[in-house]
Amino acid sequence: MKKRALLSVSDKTGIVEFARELHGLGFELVSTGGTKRVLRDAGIPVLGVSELTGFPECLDGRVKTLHPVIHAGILARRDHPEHMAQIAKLGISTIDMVVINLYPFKATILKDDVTFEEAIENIDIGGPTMIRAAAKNWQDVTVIVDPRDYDGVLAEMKLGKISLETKARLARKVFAHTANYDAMISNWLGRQAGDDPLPETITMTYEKVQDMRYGENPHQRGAFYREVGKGFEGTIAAAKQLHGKELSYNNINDANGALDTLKEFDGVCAVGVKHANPCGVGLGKTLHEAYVNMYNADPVSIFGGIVALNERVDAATAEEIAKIFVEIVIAPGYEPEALEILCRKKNIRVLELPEIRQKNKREFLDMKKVAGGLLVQELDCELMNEEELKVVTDRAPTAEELAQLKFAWRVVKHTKSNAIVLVKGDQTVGVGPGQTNRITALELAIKYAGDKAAGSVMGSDAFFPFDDCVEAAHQAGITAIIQPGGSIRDEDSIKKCNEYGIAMVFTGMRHFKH
Ligand SMILES: NC(=O)c1ncn([C@@H]2O[C@H](COP(=O)(O)O)[C@@H](O)[C@H]2O)c1NC=O
Repeated sequence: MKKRALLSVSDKTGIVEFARELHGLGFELVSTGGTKRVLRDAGIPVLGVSELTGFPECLDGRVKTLHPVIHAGILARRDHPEHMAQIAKLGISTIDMVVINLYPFKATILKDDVTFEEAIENIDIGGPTMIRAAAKNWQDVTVIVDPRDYDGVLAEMKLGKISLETKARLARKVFAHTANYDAMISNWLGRQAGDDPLPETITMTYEKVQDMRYGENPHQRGAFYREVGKGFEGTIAAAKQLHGKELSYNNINDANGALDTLKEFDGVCAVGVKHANPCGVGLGKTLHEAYVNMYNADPVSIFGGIVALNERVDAATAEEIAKIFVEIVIAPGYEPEALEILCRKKNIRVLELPEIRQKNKREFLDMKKVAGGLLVQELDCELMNEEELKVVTDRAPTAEELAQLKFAWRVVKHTKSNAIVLVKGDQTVGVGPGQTNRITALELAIKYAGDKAAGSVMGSDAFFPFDDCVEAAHQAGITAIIQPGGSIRDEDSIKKCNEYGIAMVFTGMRHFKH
């Protein structure tokens, strides 16, 4: 008896060539409306599904293949005499190969002008039903959902038969594919309806952008995945690499941190990051000025770091960057001369991200894998509530101090806790990240700042449990402090500030980051 293949594809790439080969190998071909037309136009003999089922496609294509003749033909177990007897009695022939790809739901929802109705119509029903059936009966039915598998399958057929390993692999691919497809649908519908972003169960779908040479360390494997079906403009996932070696796992993590910090600033800004912490942030009237301020903030740490800039890079800035080794430069664009200067350096990775100023969306969520589970929270998209900003000391900060305090606050938010950031003028002068106590974070920041500590202002990501930080600040010549407040010993710190004439403001908002 002739083998039978059912072909029903939305993405018609390669289908004519594949069908022609199947026909040549003696297969009888059966197809749904559009696929059948394409094959017939190419002169390939093909039977319509309706001719097999004796039932017309109806409801605008909502029902085409949903028929027992199709599903029994796929699902009958060839090693079960009863199954075979039953389908024979019903006049149903077996289907030995199913070649399907689904309605393009992802491409549809990514369209700017997509309507709800259009998205719903692009939810495939018949396709997943058939491929799941075929994958369940994988030993008897070969199922192909990806045009990239056509050649491999043909090659095996020409050698005699499709191996069980291949059939099993293709079947597993089906269940990954339908799980992805359904996750995409449920996430999109949930977002349209404004469902709780922290639901009872989380089903996410990410697609691989690239394998990494390794993960955080050379003995760990790593890869980068991108969210599916969501806009990711302005994120590291949308960056275009213009020059340099492949991005590493740590590059992506660090660049992500640099972008997060950069997005806090509306003015011209340069951010330097090392090990996911800002090591320097500079502001300026020009990008060159901002870069130089960032560089001078900590000329030691920026070596081998990540530089994120929120303006198109000019030649003068590129010359400055090229003086040292940095792993990555990421910016909205580059003047041709600037790009040429940077590209002269073999080891620098140059990334372009036109929407670099686009703010992060809360719905991106922040996730952290812990052994055996997943911590999920909204992204920290708040900075502070300006109305709640409270001067708690006798002396209020001057306008200049206040501007610098807000600058420090923007940076300390993106520094690992416990974090202290010192700012003077248009640059950070000392960043004390990731300490297990606050006083050491401050001591570290003061050490980094050196002579520049005197006359600087301080941001702290969380409250002061004791007044020791105020004492140390005074010793270093720090003139003003911004912190959330909320300690039971706030009064001690306030008292000490008043004693030393330090101005202190409370934001009422904490920014732990771990
Ligand atoms: N409703 C059905 O019975 C049905 N059967 C197959 N499809 C899909 O129809 C598409 C192919 O359609 P056409 O051959 O008409 O271009 C494929 O993506 C296939 O997955 C169906 N469509 C959607 O549910």
